Amino acid sequence: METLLRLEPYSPLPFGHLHPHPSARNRPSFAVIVASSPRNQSGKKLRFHGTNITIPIKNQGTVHRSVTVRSEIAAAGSTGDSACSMTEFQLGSRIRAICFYSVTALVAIFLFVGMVLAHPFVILFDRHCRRAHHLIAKLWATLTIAPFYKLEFEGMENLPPQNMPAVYVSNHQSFLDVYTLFTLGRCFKIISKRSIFLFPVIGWAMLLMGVIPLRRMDSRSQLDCLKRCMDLVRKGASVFFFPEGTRSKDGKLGAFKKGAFSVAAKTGVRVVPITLLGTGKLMPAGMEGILNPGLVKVIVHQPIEGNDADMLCCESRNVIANALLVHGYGVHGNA
Ligand SMILES: CCCCCCCCCCCCCCCC(=O)OC[C@@H](O)COP(=O)(O)O
Repeated sequence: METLLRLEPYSPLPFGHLHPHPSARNRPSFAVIVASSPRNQSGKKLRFHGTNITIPIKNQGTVHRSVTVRSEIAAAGSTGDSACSMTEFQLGSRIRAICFYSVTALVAIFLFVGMVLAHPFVILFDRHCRRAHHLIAKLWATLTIAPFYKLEFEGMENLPPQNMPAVYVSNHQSFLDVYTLFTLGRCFKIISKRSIFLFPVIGWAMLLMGVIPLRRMDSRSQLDCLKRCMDLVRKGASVFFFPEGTRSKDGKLGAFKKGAFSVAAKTGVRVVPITLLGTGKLMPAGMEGILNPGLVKVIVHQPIEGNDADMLCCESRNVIANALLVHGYGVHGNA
């Protein structure tokens, strides 16, 4: 016998609560639970099958049942009132993601030709900042984003002029963050994990742009990366860090690593904190196969100056955390 139950977000379960994915918060959404035939289950173990979660659940009497939470449905969110309309919503998000990747690949292929042609001049005349390449990256990001989501900016007056070196930092929720940041048109060198360099065309473009590779678990690579950043900043270029080091898995702001701030403290340049709102709802971390519709907001905060890396780290995180809290997002630890 199969039973369909409907649970609102945070509905109580025998062992806790059903938490919707961060992308589903603030939206009318629910998870469909299919209670399958009675089974002999013991313990309260959760088993994940792709996007489904199998939960052993104890019935009123002595019978145990196994329930399957279609977590991706809750994750995508829906305004519909039936399982059918939610599936349509999901299908729309998947199709949107396929179109997004097609557009970004197509645009990248065309623009990459321009990047290759410009490269000898960039190396000769603008080796450190590589403005022409960043202009191409801005075009790539703008053309990719335009058909899929709206961008709203706040605090653009806080952006330092193009020729003023700075350390830019922001929260990191989604693969879409990089696109969103490129639309700012600032020539910052992004610090990137090495595996992204393996993407065809994108990886090659990253090499031409001078994106700085980092093996996150390798302390020698971390040291090399910081030295390279300081060198670049002293030569007039800017650098960009995601100080959380990884995308937030639960949508909440994580702890900040200090690297970015020691670069700023040692070189005496300013830190520009940026808050990105909404990218994690559109394409949550680990769900790169979907692209929900919506709005992304970018807040550029006032630059922070100082020669104490701890203070710069703490202040930058506070500023970003406060902006996230004001807009209804979560933050780990204290803001
Ligand atoms: C030819 C058209 C122009 C093409 C320009 C391509 C430039 C692409 C630059 C991509 C830079 C990516 C930087 C990502 C920074 C980074 O490495 O952050 C980590 C996360 O993300 C993923 O970490 P995780 O959540 O742990 O998987």
